[in-house]
Amino acid sequence: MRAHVRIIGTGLIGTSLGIALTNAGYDVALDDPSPTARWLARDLRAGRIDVDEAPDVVVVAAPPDVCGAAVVDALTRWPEAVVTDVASVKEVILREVLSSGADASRYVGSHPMAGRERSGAAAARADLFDGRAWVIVPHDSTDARSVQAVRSIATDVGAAVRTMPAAEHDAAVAAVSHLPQLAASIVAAGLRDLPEPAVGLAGQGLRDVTRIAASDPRLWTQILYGNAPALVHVLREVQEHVAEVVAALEAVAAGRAEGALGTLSRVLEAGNLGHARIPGKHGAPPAAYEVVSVVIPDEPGSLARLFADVGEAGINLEDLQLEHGIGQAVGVAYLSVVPGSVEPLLETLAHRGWRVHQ
Ligand SMILES: NC(=O)C1=CN([C@@H]2O[C@H](COP(=O)(O)OP(=O)(O)OC[C@H]3O[C@@H](n4cnc5c(N)ncnc54)[C@H](O)[C@@H]3O)[C@@H](O)[C@H]2O)C=CC1
Ligand SMILES: O=C(O)C(=O)Cc1ccc(O)cc1
Repeated sequence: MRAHVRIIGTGLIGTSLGIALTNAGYDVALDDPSPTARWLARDLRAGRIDVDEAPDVVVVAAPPDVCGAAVVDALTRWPEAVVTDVASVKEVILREVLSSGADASRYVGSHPMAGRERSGAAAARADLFDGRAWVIVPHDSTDARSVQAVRSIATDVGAAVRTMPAAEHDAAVAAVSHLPQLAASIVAAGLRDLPEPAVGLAGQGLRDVTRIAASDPRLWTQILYGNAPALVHVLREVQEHVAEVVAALEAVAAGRAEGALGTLSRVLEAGNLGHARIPGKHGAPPAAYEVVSVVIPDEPGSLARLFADVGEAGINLEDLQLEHGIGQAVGVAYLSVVPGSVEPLLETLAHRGWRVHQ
């Protein structure tokens, strides 16, 4: 029989988890101080509300600054239950739990590396965790049963489990999640006062780099606050790189170009190397897909026709991006496929009248 899981905090992550666990056959109870959040999560089929039975596992999916207190409360209220939280920072919460005097052997921190730039139950997705990493963060007194219970939840919603200590987790997410959020926010902030004609030139590059700038500032303020030491470390490195680029460009602007091109090229090439290390789904090695661009007329049914033609050619689409400038009569679809499919795809689409480019 599947475990009875109580989810405390039914926003984006709690509701997504509730839906995924319900679909996997778990009995899910939902709790949130906000009645609207509870009701919405229930209506989205994330679980039952107003449940009093003792859970086997409690998942705290509340904002980071209240997670520690909510974990301690759950450990005390349900003396048999395993308790985890999904907060984006782990050391501050672990410290709070250990210093509370509650039975910390039943606590194991965790962190699904999956989310969205929107908050709240309305943004929940049943497949949010599918193929994503889910970090489990045991500590010295965590018992094996607790680790196993959280591991089952993560794998049953399709995530790939990684295990690491809290400090290692916080250092890693500073680099792969918190710095990217700050970078996106800082780049997007620069657009606020840009004249309209300049903003109007924005293309896919800017969209790619700033997607997560739309994230919830209240949540992210807490995340950055909770991971200050690790973030300072990665930001100091960024500061050094930025200073190096500024110095090179200042030299060019002052007519002293020698050495500057080398510096710029080194920074950009280092970016290529780092980008190539980003893993694909299920932690697979970076996928070496190739991109075919297809011009799409701005008329009803164009995309459906394109998908039908790709499907008829028996080609699997690995990824898809659309670019569509406002007021333009055409857009471009970027189709990612494995290298072996590029030629047949180009041939099929050209044969069916599409304007294609590699
Ligand atoms: N948003 C994201 O992309 C990701 C977020 N996380 C973590 O998941 C947790 C939840 O984040 P989201 O679902 O995005 O936030 P959210 O804002 O969508 O939902 C948070 C929910 O917690 C409730 N809440 C507030 N105070 C509470 C308390 N004292 N006890 C119980 N519930 C309380 C709120 O009413 C709200 O429904 C955070 O700790 C965050 O760090 C982890 C991975 C990704
Ligand atoms: O939107 C994305 O691409 C994310 O990666 C979201 C995310 C946000 C916060 C986390 O702690 C983990 C993942």
